[in-house]
Amino acid sequence: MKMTFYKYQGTGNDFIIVDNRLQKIDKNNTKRIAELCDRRFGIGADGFILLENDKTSDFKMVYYNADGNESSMCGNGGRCITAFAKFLGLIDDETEFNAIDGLHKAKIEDGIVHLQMQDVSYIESFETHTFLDTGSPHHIEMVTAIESFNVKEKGSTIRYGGLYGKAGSNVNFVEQITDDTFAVRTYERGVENETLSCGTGVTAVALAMHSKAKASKNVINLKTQGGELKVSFNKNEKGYDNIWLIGPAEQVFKGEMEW
Ligand SMILES: N[C@@H](CCC[C@H](N)C(=O)O)C(=O)O
Repeated sequence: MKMTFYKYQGTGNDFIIVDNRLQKIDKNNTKRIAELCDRRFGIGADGFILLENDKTSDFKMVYYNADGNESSMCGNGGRCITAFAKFLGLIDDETEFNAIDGLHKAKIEDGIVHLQMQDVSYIESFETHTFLDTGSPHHIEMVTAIESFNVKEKGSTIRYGGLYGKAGSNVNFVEQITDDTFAVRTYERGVENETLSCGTGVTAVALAMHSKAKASKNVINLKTQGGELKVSFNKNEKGYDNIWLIGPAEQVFKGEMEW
């Protein structure tokens, strides 16, 4: 069966997005999703996203990593599907949609997509690293000379190491540039490589840097390999709320795929 797909990118984190409101896609076909995400034998993407109907919100986002497995929240994917819903005429400039971690508000202002992330009340801080869940699990380590850092090798050692067991974790390496600006490179679980940007990853980095008092402002700039994102938040007595991931999301092409 032929299906129309769209390709989106958000700061270089790229996704195949399919409108599955008619439920034509078999959601358990891990092998086919992985083939489509393959950069040599398929369309090529870091993830595969279905837009579906939802009973309580404008739409539902179902997210798969490039390995074909359904996974936890994708922040850049959430920004891209918001732009896609607007393209489909499903929403205007504001929305609320459902994802695996619950409801998300989102809005589009001057072409920039703002996505509200779930509140974070628990951050584990160690001498060598920080760990928190922003919809997906993130390990964070400060490094120097980030541009020449071997993200794939070091990231996969931590992802598969003793700390996180079978589920693993995404791994972010961070270097402070100014008071409120950080360079971030992320090894993504389920892609098993560095991606050019990770939305839940930069959100985790912004909160971790604030909680460690490396940043004092409540809007943080994150420079990824694929472009710049901002994260704004409010600190409360338990942790963080009103967390927004802000950045561009762009449709790059449309095509037909065999499903
Ligand atoms: N690219 C994503 C994160 C996607 C999920 C992640 N690979 C996982 O399995 O935890 C983002 O932008 O947040």
